[in-house]
Amino acid sequence: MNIPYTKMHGLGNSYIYIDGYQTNLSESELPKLAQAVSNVNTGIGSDGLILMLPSQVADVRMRIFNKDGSEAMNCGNGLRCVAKLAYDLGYVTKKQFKIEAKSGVVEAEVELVGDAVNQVTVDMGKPELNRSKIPMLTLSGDGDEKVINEPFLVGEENLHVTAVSMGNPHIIFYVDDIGEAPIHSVGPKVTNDPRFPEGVNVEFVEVLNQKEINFRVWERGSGITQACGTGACAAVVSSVLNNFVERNQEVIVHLDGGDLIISWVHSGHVMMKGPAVTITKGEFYWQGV
Ligand SMILES: N[C@@H](CCC[C@H](N)C(=O)O)C(=O)O
Repeated sequence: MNIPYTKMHGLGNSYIYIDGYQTNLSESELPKLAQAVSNVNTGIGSDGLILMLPSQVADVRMRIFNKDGSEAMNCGNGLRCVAKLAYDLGYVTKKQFKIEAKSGVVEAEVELVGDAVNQVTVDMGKPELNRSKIPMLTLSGDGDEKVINEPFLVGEENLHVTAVSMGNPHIIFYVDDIGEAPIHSVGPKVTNDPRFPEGVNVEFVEVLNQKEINFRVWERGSGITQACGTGACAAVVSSVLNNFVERNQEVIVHLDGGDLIISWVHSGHVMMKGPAVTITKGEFYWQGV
């Protein structure tokens, strides 16, 4: 069967988007389809698969599958791209509307250049900081305190981490120079560490000043990506908790693929603003599972 798709990216974090208003896929084939389309040699090449679907509780719904076929609860770059796709295709006609993700409903606002969406701001909701909600285990089991700059052993190395959930789990390591961040060694080791029963997205942050940070990520289920929207939000929350940046101000997060503007505002919500870009449209030949 030929499946129509749109390839889109948010700062180089690319997914194959399938319009679930038009195309019906069975639940059991989604993980394998995500692996197939993501493969750069035998598929299209992407960080995973995103379905845009009708919603019972919001204006549109997003489901995200990582490159390895695992389903995630949330995706910041995906939310901005789904907002663009839904608006550009006319499934929503308001500039402010709601998107349902597995982690909950968020509010998006699109900005146009001509007729097409260019920038999207998403109210990402409140971060979850308690250990049991990340979820992250202690050596002795469970706990419900916040994890801020906590000693964390990786192999022989004593590092420190801060943990934040933006609907999906993130841990942040601070480094002096982002170019020297041990992403290739620490990323794959920590993402499946038993202290994280659901795995974790692993982020490295270099604080440049009170309004700017550098950021790199090893994503759970996808590996190194050019950008991670939920990760950038988690990094700003973590940087406020560690007194590196101020609450309620815009922080520029420099990712490998470009910049996001993030603020953790007084209401407790995290606001994310950045681009959403269509790369190409086509049809993917899918033999099924
Ligand atoms: N790239 C995404 C996050 C995708 C999901 C993540 N790998 C997970 O498993 O939680 C983003 O932009 O937030």
